[in-house]
Amino acid sequence: MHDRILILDFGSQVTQLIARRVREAQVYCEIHPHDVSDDFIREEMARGLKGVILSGSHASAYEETSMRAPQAVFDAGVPVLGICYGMQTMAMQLGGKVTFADHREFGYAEVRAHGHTPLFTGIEDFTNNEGHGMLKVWMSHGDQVTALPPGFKLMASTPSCPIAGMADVERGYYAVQFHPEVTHTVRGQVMLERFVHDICNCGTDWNMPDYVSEAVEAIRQQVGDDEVILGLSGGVDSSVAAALIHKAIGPQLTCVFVDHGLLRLDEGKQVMQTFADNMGLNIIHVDATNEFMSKLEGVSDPEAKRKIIGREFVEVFQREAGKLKNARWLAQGTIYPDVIESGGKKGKAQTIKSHHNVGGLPETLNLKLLEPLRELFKDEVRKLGVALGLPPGMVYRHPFPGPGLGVRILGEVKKEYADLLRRADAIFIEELRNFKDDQGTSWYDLTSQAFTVFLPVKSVGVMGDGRTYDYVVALRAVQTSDFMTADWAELPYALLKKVSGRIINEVRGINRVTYDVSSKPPATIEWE
Ligand SMILES: Nc1ncnc2c1ncn2[C@@H]1O[C@H](COP(=O)(O)OP(=O)(O)OP(=O)(O)O)[C@@H](O)[C@H]1O
Ligand SMILES: O=c1[nH]c(=O)c2[nH+]cn([C@@H]3O[C@H](COP(=O)(O)O)[C@@H](O)[C@H]3O)c2[nH]1
Ligand SMILES: NC(=O)CC[C@H](N)C(=O)O
Ligand SMILES: [Mg+2]
Repeated sequence: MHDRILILDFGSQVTQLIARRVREAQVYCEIHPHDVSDDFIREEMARGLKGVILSGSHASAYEETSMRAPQAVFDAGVPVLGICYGMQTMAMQLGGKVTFADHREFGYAEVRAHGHTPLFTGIEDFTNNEGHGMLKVWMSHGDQVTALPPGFKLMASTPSCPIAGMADVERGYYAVQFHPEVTHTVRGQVMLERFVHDICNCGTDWNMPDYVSEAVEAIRQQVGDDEVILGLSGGVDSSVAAALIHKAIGPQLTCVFVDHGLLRLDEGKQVMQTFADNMGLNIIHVDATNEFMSKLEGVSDPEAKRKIIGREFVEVFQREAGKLKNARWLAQGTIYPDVIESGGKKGKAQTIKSHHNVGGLPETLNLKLLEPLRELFKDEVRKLGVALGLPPGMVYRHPFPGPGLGVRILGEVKKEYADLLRRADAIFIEELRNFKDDQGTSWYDLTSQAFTVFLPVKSVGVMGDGRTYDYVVALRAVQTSDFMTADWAELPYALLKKVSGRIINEVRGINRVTYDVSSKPPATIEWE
């Protein structure tokens, strides 16, 4: 039996990151909706529950109808950590006060610690100078705790948020207004480790090789003698899913690679070569360009485009499944950000965009879904890929979204736009690979994802003494470890200059190149 942490989800966009960090600390955890019953909490106790974490939320805790943690959580005798909304509901439930704040805080904040607390042990840059250091954290709130519940002591503050952390060490209740789970909170991982290891006393018994053998066993159990169709894009997720499922059921797996006319330059050829040659998988290559492009004609709303693409994908998968004897399952490389950003099933998160493989799936799917990576983050998927022995070039590729250029051409998708974009994008990626930093690492490897976006607007230019009136593209390059939050990459000017010069000179029809300097949040990585 694993020691376990329970995460109660109030619908934050980053709840799964808490799970990811806890698992990184080698502790098993599960996420459940905030409204599980008191009985459920008692059953969890019997299964080895060691602590509970309450997530953030878009809701406001001072409203009467607000979501609450089950009372059993506070009666269970295990430590509880509240994060953001989790802190606010903890305050409300235990007799403190919450109101909306005069100064909302979104982004970086500097937090000051008050006194020593087990949650901050070992965070030298925070607790040096007798517990009065400053720490960079990431905040995202408009409400705040204004009165501590009885028994609680002040643990941290910022100039505009006097109660940014509180604790009742005796009862094991801890709460922070900032988000230790996002990488932008310096030392956030250490705080979560202090919580699960020191405060909850969890051992370290959860790791990737265990995950592989448990996942392989689970897939065998689930699938039995059936056949499985897997949507293979050549991207990281579906490649790792293919390797994992292949390990579990071998020849019962058939992969389908769909060309929807919105792939990058030469992508189709490359994928077929890599997979059929190197991995020994059964692969079917389907050219569905005409189907996809004709269904997208005249459609410019991003969500509508995503849903059409999702539906067309499934139609192709179902058609191919029909050609096999015994195909009952559709496998996809769906990972957690796809799920949570589409309005996660377990929580009550808001829909940001329907990822084609989740929110875009039709209700009439006549295959059962097999998604072994559904609970994992990208960096965990990469670790899994390495554990499965996949080549580094495959494991460390930049992700490419399933709807492809369909969400990188703003508004209506046209073949003319896709052809221009493909050429501009190939130049950008080529130069990212060519340009190196002082250590010799390419800018492709220094960024997490980079691509070009097509803007269907025209601007005036002058070339060869003549007037041009042509399209605009935007370059996008971000750095992130989990794709839930991201910074725009500070690419060298020389690189931007080279790319811009080449695109405008080589791609007739584009006369202006811009660089996107928005981070996520408040922007997203893709433009649609
Ligand atoms: N062209 C395609 N052909 C077949 N299946 C696809 C295609 N594009 C996407 N899919 C399916 O949709 C899933 C989600 O796509 P997504 O882009 O998130 O993952 P990926 O392509 O496997 O990895 P990466 O995120 O690294 O690009 C894929 O795992 C795959 O199952
Ligand atoms: O397979 C996919 N199907 C989709 O519909 C989709 N939409 C976004 N993405 C990828 O997800 C990551 C986060 O993107 P956003 O910040 O734009 O939401 C980035 O890596 C995006 O490229 C998708 N991947
Ligand atoms: N991220 C959060 O949990 C925010 C909680 C609450 N909605 C606030 O604005 O303060
Ligand atoms: Mg992809």
